[in-house]
Amino acid sequence: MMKPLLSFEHISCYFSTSFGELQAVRDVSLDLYEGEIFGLIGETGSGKSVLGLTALQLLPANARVTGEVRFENKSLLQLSEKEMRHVRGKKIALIPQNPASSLNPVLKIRTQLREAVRHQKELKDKDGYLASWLQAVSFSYPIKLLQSYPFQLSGGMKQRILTIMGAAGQPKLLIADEPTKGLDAPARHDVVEALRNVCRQTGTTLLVITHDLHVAQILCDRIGVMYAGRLVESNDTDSLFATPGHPYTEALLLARPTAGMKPMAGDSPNLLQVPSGCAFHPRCSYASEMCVEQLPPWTEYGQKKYARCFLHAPST
Ligand SMILES: Nc1ncnc2c1ncn2[C@@H]1O[C@H](COP(=O)(O)OP(=O)(O)OP(=O)(O)O)[C@@H](O)[C@H]1O
Ligand code: NI
Repeated sequence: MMKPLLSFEHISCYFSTSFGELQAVRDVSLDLYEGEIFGLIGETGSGKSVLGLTALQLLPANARVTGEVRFENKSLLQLSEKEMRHVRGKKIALIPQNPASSLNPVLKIRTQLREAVRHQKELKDKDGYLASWLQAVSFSYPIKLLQSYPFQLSGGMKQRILTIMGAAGQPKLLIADEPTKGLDAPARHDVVEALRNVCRQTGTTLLVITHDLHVAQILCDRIGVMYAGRLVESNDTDSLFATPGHPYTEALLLARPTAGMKPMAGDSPNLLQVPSGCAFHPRCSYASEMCVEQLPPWTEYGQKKYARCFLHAPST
């Protein structure tokens, strides 16, 4: 698991808005290794989706990206739209955020799934292939399911269908943006199981973007935490939950229902006026003068443990 499949290298993303230019992603560098499940967490507006979309060049026209995204050692941001079309879906697939609008209501599931595998000319028995995928995500009656329409399925079932749509084309990397949004607890677990099975069986790398700390905990090998566009921590899942490396992560964990729902102090940052130094300093109980004045360095403070916080920075 040591070869990076995808590397974000100093990615920044700016949007021009009627209030001026806003920076949604700030100098993020991150490696995703082959076969791993990596989670991105952080509160709404922290730049998770925007970072994910830079890898697919799917940002709107008012966005400007600097830095580099390297995939299988090739630079992605230099590719033309035509070249990008060979990457999207085939090499890197996105499981979209909204199952309701991503499935065509008037087409059978079979028709929509077959579309996802139309490039795989060598596949003789496409329905058999799709049925095996449906079984992999725990559908008990795959043939019956192929004959159904989206309105006959629950939210969790539709989300699992979208997982197959992304994975059936056998991409190297899957990006799932909020795959459990709006689902109840049992459906959430089904979707997590589906994502895990699909990735483990095929060796597909998964980048999963989620608000849901529980989902991140049970699904991911490693987790990155974003705050106001910056990556503030990257850690393996167990140690992130046991000993968070950044005070923001610690505050997120304390706000969980299972931890007594201790609300985080202060307000979410306004991206048009991001606080100086460490952007989390106004809300941080450990903050000192230095945190107001300087950006803490990205520091490796243990094996696979990184944080951008002076608590871990080597003293100078
Ligand atoms: N098209 C756009 N035009 C202007 N600003 C945008 C646009 N898209 C995103 N942004 C800005 O980028 C910021 C980051 O957005 P992003 O969708 O990445 O957040 P997120 O972390 O995925 O949050 P959520 O959990 O709500 O999905 C937003 O706060 C918003 O200010
Ligand atoms: Ni998002």
